[in-house]
Amino acid sequence: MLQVYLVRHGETQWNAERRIQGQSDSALTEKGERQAEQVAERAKTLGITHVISSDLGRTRHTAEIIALACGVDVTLDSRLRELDMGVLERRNLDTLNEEEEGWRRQLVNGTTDGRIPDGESMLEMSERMHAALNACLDLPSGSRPLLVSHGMALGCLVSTILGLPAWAERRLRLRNCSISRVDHQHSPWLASGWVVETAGDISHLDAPALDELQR
Ligand SMILES: O=C(O)[C@H](O)COP(=O)(O)O
Repeated sequence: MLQVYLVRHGETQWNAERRIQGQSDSALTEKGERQAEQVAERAKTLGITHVISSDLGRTRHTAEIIALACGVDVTLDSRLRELDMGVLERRNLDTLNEEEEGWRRQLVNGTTDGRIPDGESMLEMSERMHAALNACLDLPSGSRPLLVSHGMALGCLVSTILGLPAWAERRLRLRNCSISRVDHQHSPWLASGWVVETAGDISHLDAPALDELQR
């Protein structure tokens, strides 16, 4: 059975400032680097054979720390990027007007093609995240990959594996450097295909990892 570990990157400057990142980028904070080192220590115990990361800076930096600890290289995959948040990228969450908040609500209220202007829909993100996850099935037998991605992207992936709609991801808090695990199984009794073994484990972190929506 293929086990795939999912890690959200360490805290960034804009996470701490409550600024929307999307496919824009900001550096890891000192706390974020410490989180990456702690998740790397846990990853060393998991038998990781591949580290595959979103190509954005915050995920690459986190992935490099994990890969070094596990003695493997980093492979980049842009399909693992965060949701493209269009015209709201770089904006502070607390400065959005009612219309702009309405655009964000569209993402999570079931509007099928809801998107922020110039941005991506949750369905489009879900399709690319599942494509990146399914690519792990082509790795050599016995592989145990670890994917480094983003809060909404991983929340959408885990939610849809559970059979929830892509926009349900706001009901699942995947904090900075949390570890989730999904397994691919063939079972006549249980659900065949991907199943969620763990979601949002932060027991390896020595300080509370705050979700940027909870300050
Ligand atoms: O700011 C964003 O785009 C998301 O809310 C969180 O994205 P991140 O997981 O890349 O920090």
